[in-house]
Amino acid sequence: MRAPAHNNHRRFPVPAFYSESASPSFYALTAIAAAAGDSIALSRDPYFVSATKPAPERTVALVSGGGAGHEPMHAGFVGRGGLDAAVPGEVFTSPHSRQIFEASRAVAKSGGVLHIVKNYTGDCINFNIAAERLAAEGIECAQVLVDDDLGTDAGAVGRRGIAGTTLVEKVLGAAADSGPSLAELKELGDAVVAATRSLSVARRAHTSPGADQLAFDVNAGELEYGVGIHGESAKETIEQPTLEELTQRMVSELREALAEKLETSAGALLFVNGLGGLAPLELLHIQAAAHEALVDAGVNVRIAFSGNYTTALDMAGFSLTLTALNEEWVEYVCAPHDTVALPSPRLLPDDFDVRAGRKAENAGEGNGEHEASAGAKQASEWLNRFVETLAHSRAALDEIDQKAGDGDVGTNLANAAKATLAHASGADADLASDLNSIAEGFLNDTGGSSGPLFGLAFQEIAAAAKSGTSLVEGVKEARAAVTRVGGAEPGDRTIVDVLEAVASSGAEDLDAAAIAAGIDGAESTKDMSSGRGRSSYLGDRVLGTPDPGALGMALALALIAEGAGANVEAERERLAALIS
Ligand SMILES: Nc1ncnc2c1ncn2[C@@H]1O[C@H](COP(=O)(O)OP(=O)(O)OP(=O)(O)O)[C@@H](O)[C@H]1O
Repeated sequence: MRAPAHNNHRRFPVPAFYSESASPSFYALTAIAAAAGDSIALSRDPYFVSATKPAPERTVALVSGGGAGHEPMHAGFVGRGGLDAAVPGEVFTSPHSRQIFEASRAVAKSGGVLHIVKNYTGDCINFNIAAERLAAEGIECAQVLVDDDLGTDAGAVGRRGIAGTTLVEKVLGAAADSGPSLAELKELGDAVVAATRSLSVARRAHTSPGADQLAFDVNAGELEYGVGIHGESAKETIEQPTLEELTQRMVSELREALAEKLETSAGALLFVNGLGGLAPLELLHIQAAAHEALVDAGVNVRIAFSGNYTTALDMAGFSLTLTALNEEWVEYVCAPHDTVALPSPRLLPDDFDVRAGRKAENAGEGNGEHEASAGAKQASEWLNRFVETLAHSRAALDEIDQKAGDGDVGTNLANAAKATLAHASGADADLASDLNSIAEGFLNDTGGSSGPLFGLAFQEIAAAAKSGTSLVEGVKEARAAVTRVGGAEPGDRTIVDVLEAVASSGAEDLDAAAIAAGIDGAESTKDMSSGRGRSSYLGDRVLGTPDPGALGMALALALIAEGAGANVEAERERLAALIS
């Protein structure tokens, strides 16, 4: 029995942006028709979309359809180089046979109609009835049944049709444009299906239009393995492995299922399909990891792409589709098309190196954290303490920034501090050299706003340390430099409030009194609404929370004061209470 969810996703009301006065399925069809301009037409009774400018050589019409909730499939795949018509049902419900029949009859060509059907009982029934009605009218009709889902290999009703359908429709769409017969297209479609397998996982179920809870529970840290694109959960629940372990397992099962085909293939196609709830960045990571797993297993990956094509509403999951290619299919997969949403994959160059991204990380060619750890040099005790203290404050500053900004100030400062180690001048470096290293790390290796602005400030303080003038003079220069570049004035809820407080404190050196003034400056920002940075978009919501950048600057100045020999223990304690 499934364990009760402890992440309680289902208890929360589900926010949704569906119109309550329109069918989710048909309203979406209008939007797809609008996006296609005049290349597809929308029919209302019954509902379907059809291509208005099919290739003149096409002699067989391609018709597909199925329940809504999988957008952009199938309506987004209608147009030249794709389907002739798409017939949507309601959410996760097959279209009715009259829709399929009328759509097919409307687009039928001299060579007949080819139905592309995902293997689900309702879809099969309705497409089969429509085919009989077409035959009765003398319209020749054949069917390609897509059953690529390895997650249902052992079921009595056969494998389900999932993301592989996108690929089958892309290949048949390109092939049909040059005029092959119905029998030839069916043979091609069946061959692509036989050489294609997919496997899906999800870490969160979808929410249906109008529902107030997720469709099923997935405990935090677990994955549904072999999940479908409808409401049902998978047969297996697994502990979430690393991305590399997960893709290796999935790739190995897909390879095993296609072992014979792969042996004689012209390489493989990898397609990562988002189920609707993953970030594009996440899908790209999955694609890179699966591609690596395939290359590691000796598979010649000729085409690799990812995107949301066969979705399951907003399910947080993905499927991997593997196809054992032949040369003819490569051309079809990469052929141009005029549809709103079919993929446009490209052939990989022979020398493509899928590990290039990892190499950059390991060789220190990337940015931020990786670079610093790769190129770190020996540093003084004080510089190491500086880096560690900012690393230690990372989570607390991020949390404060979550309330009053974009949640990453702690991470940005910790990464910037770590980057200074690549510029360290050795274990015996004096404070002036260390401050210089810090300035370089923050200025040269850190993007965003806080990194360079902090760097600018440290550069001025380093110059003061080097010339032997008071560090408070350096802080005054820092305040001027930060305002010059960033435009913030005191009262804008930024690091300027700290620098100004120290600069105008009357302290002659960076001592306990100066640091206390700086902390006052940081604390005073809790009564300010923001004039600069990401928090400026939050209006009065930030009131009551101090500016995390200002707290970070107060902390950095306290560390510098310590490095210069001041006793600021009490001030550090006060800061620790504020940054907690
Ligand atoms: N114009 C500015 N002048 C002085 N300090 C600033 C300015 N803008 C932002 N800051 C300081 O930097 C901190 C972080 O700001 P913000 O969150 O905008 O940048 P970030 O997260 O470092 O980078 P990004 O610009 O990518 O978001 C703020 O808390 C504030 O103290």
